Parts: sequence; structure tokens; C-alpha cells
Amino acid sequence: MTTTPIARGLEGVVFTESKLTFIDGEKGILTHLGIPIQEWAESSSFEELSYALLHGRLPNAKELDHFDHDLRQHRYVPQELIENIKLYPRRMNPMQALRTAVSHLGMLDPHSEDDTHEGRYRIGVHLIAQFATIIAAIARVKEGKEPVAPRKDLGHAANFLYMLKGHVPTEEEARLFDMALILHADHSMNASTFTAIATISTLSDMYSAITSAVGSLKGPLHGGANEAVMDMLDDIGSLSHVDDYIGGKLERKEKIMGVGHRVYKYFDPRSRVLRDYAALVAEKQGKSNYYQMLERIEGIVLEKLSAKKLYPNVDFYSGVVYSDLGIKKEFFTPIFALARISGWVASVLEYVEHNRLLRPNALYTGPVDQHYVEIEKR
Ligand SMILES: CC(=O)SCCNC(=O)CCNC(=O)[C@H](O)C(C)(C)COP(=O)(O)OP(=O)(O)OC[C@H]1O[C@@H](n2cnc3c(N)ncnc32)[C@H](O)[C@@H]1OP(=O)(O)O
Ligand SMILES: O=C([O-])CC(=O)C(=O)O
Repeated sequence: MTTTPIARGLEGVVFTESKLTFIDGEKGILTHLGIPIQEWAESSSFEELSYALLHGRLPNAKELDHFDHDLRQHRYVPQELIENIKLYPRRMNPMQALRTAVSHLGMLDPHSEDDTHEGRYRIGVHLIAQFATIIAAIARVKEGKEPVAPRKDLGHAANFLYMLKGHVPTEEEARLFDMALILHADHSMNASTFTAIATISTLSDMYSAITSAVGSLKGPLHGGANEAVMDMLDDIGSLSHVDDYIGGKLERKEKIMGVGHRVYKYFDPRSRVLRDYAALVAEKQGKSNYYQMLERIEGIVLEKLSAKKLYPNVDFYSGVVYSDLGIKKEFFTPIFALARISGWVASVLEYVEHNRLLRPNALYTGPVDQHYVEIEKR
């Protein structure tokens, strides 16, 4: 009988090194390249953080300009892809649609199999730019509207909101959205990044790695939780029902969406930044029902679950920020992908430099010493 311990959910397993992101889950600290997430959110841009993750350092002004130019140039996707998106069923799940579109884009790229660092980098940067165009096109088609072509004169966040809604956002809206993208860009070995790495570790191509990652992010235990939080709020309906609803869930030992984390055993620092922004927006526009419900749920969670080290995570307040920007809840998870694409690409590039096939073991607990039995004798 073997005594090999099983790391259920791979908890605590360290399988590689990375210079990108550090998390101290006990203290609620998150840094990229050693710089606290709060500073990135306050002072940087999604474009700059993407560069920093891909290159392992902050860009100078010229490098950032060049990178930004590169992203703007590659926002366009082949018309064939747009025409295909128009053929997807209107009831499509936007994450399924994104997964399909990224895979399709790979087939349209004659250099999709380029396995040099430069080749993979090129595909990665193009995907960072193109995710915005694809997600906005999916949203428009789902609403029965014509997709809006990207504009080169807008920053990444502003251009996405423009393509989504068909009008240029205010500076304040673009900045708020940019900040949300920054907060979601990378998070060390989360499930979707790990999935991307598992795929590239077989020396498959970049499109396959990113397609796998989209599928992984979709689940409600990961990126899908932001939409699930809004479903929960819609179910609750009003502030006066929060206590009964959450109390009932806790009694039945059901999970509260947007709460808990594999690594954070304290507040997820991103949830604090998002809460502060959500509070600001709520104050300006008159306290939204959603925000008030979340505040109350957070109070109950802290009272009842903090002993179990369960706190709000990044998905808890993000939806309320997106809904204040007029974005529908079924697009919250695609927006997570719009940000996380940078972390996926950077992590894949970093891992594959010193590639080793990912191939863990399972402890065999099935029958032994059996023989094949003819079907008539079973
Ligand atoms: C971007 C992101 O991916 S952030 C995470 C987004 N996901 C969510 O918000 C979904 C809700 N949260 C969860 O399901 C979990 O906390 C996860 C998946 C994030 C982490 O899961 P794990 O580390 O595997 O923890 P696990 O599910 O084993 O839970 C440990 C204990 O905490 C409890 N618990 C965990 N999350 C919650 C929650 N959201 N609400 C209530 N109880 C919870 C579990 O019931 C379990 O209790 P027990 O020990 O009494 O059985
Ligand atoms: O790190 C994780 O497991 C999940 C998470 O918060 C993220 O991917 O942003």
C-alpha cells in the first residue's frame, strides 16, 4: 500500500518558477514585478502592465509607445471570422463563443504553428489586441446588432467600450474600465493560466493554449463567479431579503459566490480596490441596489465566515462596476478574459522557455489481477 500523499486540487504544489506575480495569501498582498497591485491600478494602464508582464520589466516611454502602436495596429480580425460569429446561435454562451472564435482565428493564421519565441510573442500580442474586437463583436451579434470596427485613435479600454456600445466612452468610464482590466490581468498559477501552460507544455500552439484557457476561465469556481454573483443578487432582489437569503445558503452549506479563494486566506486586495471604486460610483449615482446588497453580504461573510478564512475575492465587486458601465452580466466573464489574456500569454512564454511536459500522477485505486470476461458471460 503506497503512502504517497495526494495534493487534492494540486493545493500547495509548486511546479515552476515565475518572475511575474507574487501573492501572499495570508496578508492579502499581490504584486506584479514586485510592484503592489494598488499602484498598478492607480498609476498604470492595461497596455503598460501587459508590456511589463511580457517583458519582465517596466517599459520606457518609447517602448510603451511602440507596444501601444503594435496593439492598435492589430485590433482588426479577418472579416471571415466576423461573418462566422454572425452565424453562431443567438442564444450562445459568450464564453463558448469566445473559445470558438479564438480557435477559429488560429486556423486563419498561416503562421499559427510558429514555435519560435518571436512567433509565439507575435501571436500573443495580436491576441491581446484582438480579444477586444472579438468579444465586442460577440456582444453586438448577440444583441442583433452589426459589429463595430475598432478605432486606432482610442486606448485599449476606450476602444473596447466604443466597439461594445457604438459610442466613445467618457474619460472617466474608460479609466474605470482600464483599472478593472489591470486588476484582472494576471494572478500567478490560477486554473486558466495553469491550463494554458499545460497545453503549451506539449509544444502545442499558442492558439490552442489560449483556447484551453478560455474554457477553464468560464467555470463558476473561477472567472465565471463574477456573473454568478450578479445572478445571486438578481435572485435576492432587494436589500431587505439579503439576510434571509444568505442565512439560508449558509445553513444549507451552499457557497456564496465571489467569496473564498484557494490562495487568499485574507481579503483579496483586488476586491478592496474594486469595492472602493464601486462605492465611489454608487455615491455619485445614488447608492445602487446591487452595491448595497454586496455591502450587506460582505458584512455577513465577515461575521460568519472569516473564522474559516473566507473573504470576498476579485469577482465579488467587479460585476457591480461593470454593470455601472452598462455592461450586461453575461459579458462579465469575457471581460475577465479580455484582461487575463495578457497573463496567459506572458505565463506561457515564460514557461515554454524552460519547457517540461506537465504530467502529474493519480493514485490507482481500481481493481487488480482481473481478466477479460467475454461480453456474453457478464
Ligand atoms: C478569479 C477567481 O477564480 S476567484 C474565485 C472565484 N470563485 C468563487 O467565488 C466561487 C466560490 N468560492 C469557491 O467555490 C471556493 O472558495 C474556491 C473554489 C474559490 C476555492 O476553493 P478551495 O480552495 O478548493 O476550497 P474548498 O471549496 O475546498 O472550501 C474550503 C471550505 O470553505 C468553504 N467555502 C469555500 N468557499 C466558500 C464560499 N464561497 N461560501 C461558503 N463556504 C465556502 C467550503 O465549503 C469548505 O468548507 P468545509 O471545510 O467546512 O467543507
Ligand atoms: O488565483 C486564482 O486561483 C483565482 C484568481 O483569483 C484569479 O485567477 O484571478
